[in-house]
Amino acid sequence: MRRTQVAVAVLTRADGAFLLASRPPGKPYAGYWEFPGGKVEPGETVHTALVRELHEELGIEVTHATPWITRYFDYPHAHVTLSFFRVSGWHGEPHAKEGQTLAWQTPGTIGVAPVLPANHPVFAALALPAVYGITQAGSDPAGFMPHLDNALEGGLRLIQVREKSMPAATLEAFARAVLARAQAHQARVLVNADVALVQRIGAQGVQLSAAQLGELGSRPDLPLVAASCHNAAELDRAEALGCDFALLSPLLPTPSHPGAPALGWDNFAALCTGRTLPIYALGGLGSADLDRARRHGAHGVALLRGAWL
Ligand SMILES: Nc1nc2c([nH]c(=O)n2[C@H]2C[C@H](O)[C@@H](COP(=O)(O)OP(=O)(O)OP(=O)(O)O)O2)c(=O)[nH]1
Ligand SMILES: [Mg+2]
Repeated sequence: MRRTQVAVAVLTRADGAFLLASRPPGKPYAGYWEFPGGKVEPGETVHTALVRELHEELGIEVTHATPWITRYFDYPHAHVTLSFFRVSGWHGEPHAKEGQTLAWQTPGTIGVAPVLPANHPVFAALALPAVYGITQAGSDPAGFMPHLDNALEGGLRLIQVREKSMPAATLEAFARAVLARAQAHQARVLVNADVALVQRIGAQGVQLSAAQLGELGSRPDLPLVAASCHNAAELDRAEALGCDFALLSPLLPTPSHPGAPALGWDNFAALCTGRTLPIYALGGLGSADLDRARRHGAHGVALLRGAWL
């Protein structure tokens, strides 16, 4: 089947707002809202097409674009492969050069309708923050709380409770305490591996282990389901199960998993290419590595020690 390759831009301002445009009259789905972009022409790379389309449609010169997710969608008029980029640097003020209407949107609250049907999951992905903090309370849950409060004050909005050595009763009390503090900041909490615990305490989601990915027949019925992956087969499984995002690790050698072979940047980038899932890079990273991770196809970075400084 012939697929139409499309370069799509999530043009994002420093305040987090991103740009949508309404499709001009005369095109399929005229009046529907979309991200700026368009079809890749013969001889172009997807990135070259992106730069050209944003010049033609918005009159801007792209200076910083990083590859993000890919979506595959079958319309009556075309089977499209949508390669999304995040564009965070450009020269010029975006203006409608092709009769479109432009509207800046805040992640989490889309104020225009209707949007192109292929794009619905994209808005949920955009509402996932850049940093995912994984708890490191160890044997001192009370001592961890000030670090959690600091991180929430500093803007952390996505947390995984992962405490492999905590006794069950302590873990449940700890997870409830993390959730209460997180909710005061509109932050979302996932719990490692334990779907029943997530449901008992009313957390937002579960972080499935790679082993669980292989065992589960269907997606657990929770708002957020994430997967811990280490290779292409596990990412395939996470996509097939309908997960919302994945962790891919270990990117670099890390003290928490001594001796585990690290993927390295090139393998990491290759594994991210063409994925529908947003992927957080995990292993040996700090928050300063966010841009580098994004240049290699990551949605964001997952941090253990680095989230709680
Ligand atoms: N630009 C864009 N296209 C999208 C999005 N979502 C989505 O399903 N598509 C589909 C709609 C179209 O079938 C295809 C893009 O084709 P297009 O008609 O906009 O292409 P173009 O800008 O090169 O326009 P043209 O020169 O062919 O008139 O991708 C999106 O968010 N942005
Ligand atoms: Mg277009």
